[in-house]
Amino acid sequence: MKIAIMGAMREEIEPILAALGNYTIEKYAGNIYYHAEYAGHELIIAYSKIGKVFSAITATIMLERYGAKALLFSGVAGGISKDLKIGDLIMASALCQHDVDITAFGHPEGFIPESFVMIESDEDMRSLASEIAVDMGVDLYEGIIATGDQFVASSERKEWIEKTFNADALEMEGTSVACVCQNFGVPFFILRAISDAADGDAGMDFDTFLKSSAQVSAKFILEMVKRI
Ligand SMILES: Nc1ncnc2c(CN3C[C@H](CCSCCOCCO)[C@@H](O)C3)c[nH]c12
Repeated sequence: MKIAIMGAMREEIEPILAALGNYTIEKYAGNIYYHAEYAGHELIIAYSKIGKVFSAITATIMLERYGAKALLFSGVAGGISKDLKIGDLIMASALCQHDVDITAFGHPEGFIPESFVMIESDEDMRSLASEIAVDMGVDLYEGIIATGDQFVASSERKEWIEKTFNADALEMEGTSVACVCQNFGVPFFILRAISDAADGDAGMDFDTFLKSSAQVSAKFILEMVKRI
């Protein structure tokens, strides 16, 4: 099967590319797409660049131009839930956009007409991931991931997101990727390893733990590819 593996930052896909060894590359529409074979699957790998706009473009290209039949996102996130510590894995059960606001018209935060606040992720991939987590002996959390075009580095903003969306983690691309996959009817799986707590120390923690947390997520995603 043709499987897309996406990250937002170069550091999020580098551990995947390192594990694959050889691949071909193609530049297209502002991204570099890496093509490889792995565990009997054809992989298409790319990092989008940061944020909802760039990640929506890359996800669309992966499905429309390269024909991916499943999309796995591997990356890092800011932790909200007190159960999540740096390096922990969380997979999205559902995702929302915390910076969408047309409440002036009476709509709830994160709501867009003819759409929904929450996008549910693929159940089959989540149950596969749960099995893999047991086999690997790693903790895998499941929860709501909130997406917005801002690096959250304030407890006040983080607490608002938690209160408003009951979110467990936050990042800047998951919901836009989920929306693309949902619109095209392609199953998707959003996995993040915690790099910071989206609080006043977030910038420093992010710089310190980006690489190690990206590695944790990438390792798990490659196990997913083997078992899909
Ligand atoms: N607290 C937080 N708030 C929001 N998102 C996250 C994420 C998840 N990814 C990491 C990256 C951070 C964008 S800033 C990049 C810094 O560039 C450094 C070099 O210029 C973006 O792709 C979202 C981890 N912690 C977060």
